[in-house]
Amino acid sequence: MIELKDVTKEYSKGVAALNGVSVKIEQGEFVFIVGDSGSGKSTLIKLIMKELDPTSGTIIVNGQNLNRMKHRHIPKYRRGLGVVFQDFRLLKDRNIYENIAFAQRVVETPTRVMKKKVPAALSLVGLAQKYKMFPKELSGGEQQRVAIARAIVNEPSILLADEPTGNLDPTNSWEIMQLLEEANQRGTTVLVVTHNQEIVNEMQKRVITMKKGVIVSDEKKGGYINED
Ligand SMILES: Nc1ncnc2c1ncn2[C@@H]1O[C@H](COP(=O)(O)OP(=O)(O)OP(=O)(O)O)[C@@H](O)[C@H]1O
Repeated sequence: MIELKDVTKEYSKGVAALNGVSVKIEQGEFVFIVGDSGSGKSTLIKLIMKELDPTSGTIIVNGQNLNRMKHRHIPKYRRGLGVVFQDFRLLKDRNIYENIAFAQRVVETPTRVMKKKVPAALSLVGLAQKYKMFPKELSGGEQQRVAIARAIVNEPSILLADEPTGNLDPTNSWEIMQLLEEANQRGTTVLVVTHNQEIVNEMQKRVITMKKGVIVSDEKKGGYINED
């Protein structure tokens, strides 16, 4: 479960990127976070990753109060999260297998386990055959699928995706959303920040809309609220 209680984040004094946000996301939910540019969506994701600390308020993830987490426990905490970004963030000088194995080596997974888990993750995203290729030899959609394989290989309880389809065409965007939905069906909590109105409207998931650092709507089966 992810819970924010009255969370404020100021990057500079007096200017709140998030302003008193309270929200609860249960294990196994699929949630879209939408809102204008600058409304605080990425800040919210970074706070959950503990890449940022709130100026005030409390964040609890899977029973852990992030404010109280010791510095040395942060890497282990982050390994329990799968993260996907708009720009894929693959290692350019490593092949696809290595890109995913890297996430495993960090957690000191034995090679024999890795040899099963990496191809399994690649199969889930439909890229089992391309494990020897390098990122630049893949299309954008394929690169994002590798990023998803990397995010799910450790079977995280939470998957955070910040604009995962921002660089993709509609067909690839739908494929990525389907993979996120499949991860959700396996029990992972999925949070997706997106500007893609069509996808949000079609999928009928919980939709949290942000504006100027506050949550202005939270719909159980919502659509994209366009206020412009
Ligand atoms: N590192 C930073 N230093 C100072 N201000 C920042 C920083 N990062 C974000 N902000 C400010 O905080 C506010 C919220 O930014 P955030 O990136 O969370 O918005 P967003 O909703 O994700 O926007 P977008 O849809 O454009 O990605 C903005 O006003 C932004 O300028």
